[in-house]
Amino acid sequence: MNVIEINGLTKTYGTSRGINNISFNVEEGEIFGFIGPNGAGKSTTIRTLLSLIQPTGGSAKIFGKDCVDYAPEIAKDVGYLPSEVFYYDNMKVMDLLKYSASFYKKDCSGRIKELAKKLDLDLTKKIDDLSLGNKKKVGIIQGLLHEPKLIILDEPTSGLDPLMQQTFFDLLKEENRKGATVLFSSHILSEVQRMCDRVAIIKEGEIVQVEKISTLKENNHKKFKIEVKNEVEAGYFDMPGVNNLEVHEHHISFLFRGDINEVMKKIAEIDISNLWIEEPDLEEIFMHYYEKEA
Ligand SMILES: Nc1ncnc2c1ncn2[C@@H]1O[C@H](COP(=O)(O)OP(=O)(O)OP(=O)(O)O)[C@@H](O)[C@H]1O
Repeated sequence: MNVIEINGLTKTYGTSRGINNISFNVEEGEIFGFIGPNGAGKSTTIRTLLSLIQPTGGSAKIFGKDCVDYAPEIAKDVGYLPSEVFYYDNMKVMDLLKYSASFYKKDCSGRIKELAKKLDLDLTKKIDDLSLGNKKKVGIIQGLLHEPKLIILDEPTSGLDPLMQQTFFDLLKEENRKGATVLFSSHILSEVQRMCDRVAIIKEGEIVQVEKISTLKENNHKKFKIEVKNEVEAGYFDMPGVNNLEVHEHHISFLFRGDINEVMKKIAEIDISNLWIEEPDLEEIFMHYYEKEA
């Protein structure tokens, strides 16, 4: 079952582009990455899904219901962490969270304490006295306190130190194991690679690819590093499918896509002392993709 269905969604801001004809689905139980550089349209898509802004074209459904027509009903089961959080500084953290919980007609006090403990957040402090990272934690608890079926996170890790990012990821994975679906927007590829099952890549307001992380890695280049006993001429590995060829004395490296036997035959004809064949990380795939499409 699809928890999110986006169909030709378009949002223009006057004459300026927001998103153009976006379509993708997020299945129940997935951790789905939404990745692209700054200004690509991630926040616009998310804000349209949440009916914080109205689409100028197309439509989207959450839990099978139209996002515009059923916005209040959908909101009960969605947890949202915006990319930037703003609060009334004078409030105490606990009071703010109790206020947020009051929208959901269920007792969330135990859950608030449990999340605060996990994230190491002092509920008795005033918002004003919190660091940026601690304010972010308040936002995380706000997003999760009602145990939503769908968690939507817009650049969630900014402001969190690496240790806290790990705690946060563990928390998300736990929610996911309990059944929550997660839409995770980011421009940081390594965290999407670590967290997500599938990913939609957005560029200049349009989706350029929707793919499983594993397929994205498999179908792309392999990274070859070869140490040769005797120097080979620079063009030896210059063949179809080879990119980024670098030859430095006894060390050769390149990216390859195609029939791996062809490379292995070339390697078998020379005297090597070592060989590494590696999966490129998502960062390398992504850079290549963007260069290719540019
Ligand atoms: N309120 C607005 N008025 C006019 N243009 C806007 C507005 N909000 C966003 N845009 C434009 O829409 C495009 C997409 O922006 P959006 O914020 O959705 O991107 P993003 O991928 O979330 O990037 P970032 O990570 O920088 O927020 C950009 O070109 C941006 O300038």
